Amino acid sequence: MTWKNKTRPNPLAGVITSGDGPARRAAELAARLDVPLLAHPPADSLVVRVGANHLELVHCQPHGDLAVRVEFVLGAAGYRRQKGGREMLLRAVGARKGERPDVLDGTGGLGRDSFVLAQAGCRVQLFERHPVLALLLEDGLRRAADSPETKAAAERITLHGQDVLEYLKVPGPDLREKTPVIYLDPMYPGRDKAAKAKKELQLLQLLLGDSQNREHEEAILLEAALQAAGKRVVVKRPRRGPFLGRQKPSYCLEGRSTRFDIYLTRGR
Ligand SMILES: C[S@@+](CC[C@H](N)C(=O)[O-])C[C@H]1O[C@@H](n2cnc3c(N)ncnc32)[C@H](O)[C@@H]1O
Repeated sequence: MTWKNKTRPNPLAGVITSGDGPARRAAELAARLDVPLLAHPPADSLVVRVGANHLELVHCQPHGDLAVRVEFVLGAAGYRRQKGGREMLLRAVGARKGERPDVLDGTGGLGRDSFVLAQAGCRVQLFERHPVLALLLEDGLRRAADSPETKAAAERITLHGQDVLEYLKVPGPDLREKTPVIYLDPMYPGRDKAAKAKKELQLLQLLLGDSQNREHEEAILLEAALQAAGKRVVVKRPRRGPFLGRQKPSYCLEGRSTRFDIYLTRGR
């Protein structure tokens, strides 16, 4: 799980502990991510912070750190769980009364959408190619598996710290059967208006950067998903955003700020 992008320097300065975080674990993670273990973060740097019970990605700034972690138990995730939320996502993947399709989430990020699906009863194959985000997801899933309210959902998710294209491009006669529904939510700059979400997005953008070939890469990802999905591909977009790869979907579901584009693939 090391930095593979040869065209862009690794934006991660290193790993630190929060004071009460276990030093041995920090050293292990620094080795795994191939970055230094730091006593103090340099000014204006991006680091992974190891706490007593969780990992965070932190942008260390003079006027206060900005931190993000994968959280399925507390805060907004807990609220969403109690309120049942995100029905539109469930409808988009084809969930109906008594029917919960298996979903391959090809763009894991902070795992929020995957967790909503798993909480509703779907089994989810979760792919995230960035080593830091894969690590944060692993950490969030471990904590969710330790909590009685979220244990069952966490156990429905299988995390793959790899590029989903590597998986989708290996031809196999049963791939379509194994992956009836593929869900994609590629990064779309400036899509979320809420202040906290905006800050988190900024942090992720610092980590992930913006590819010169974004549109081309997205088109390849959609095409691979269309070839592999047995029933449908679902793409999350900003409400007024362009179609991924300029491909018109079979139909759309529109919310206030988000749109789900659904491509039916059976019989393609
Ligand atoms: C906008 S985020 C997804 C947010 C996610 N839906 C959530 O609920 O937190 C997009 C993520 O997809 C990942 N990604 C993009 N292309 C990928 C690929 N080919 N394979 C695996 N992960 C990919 C990026 O690293 C990024 O973390």
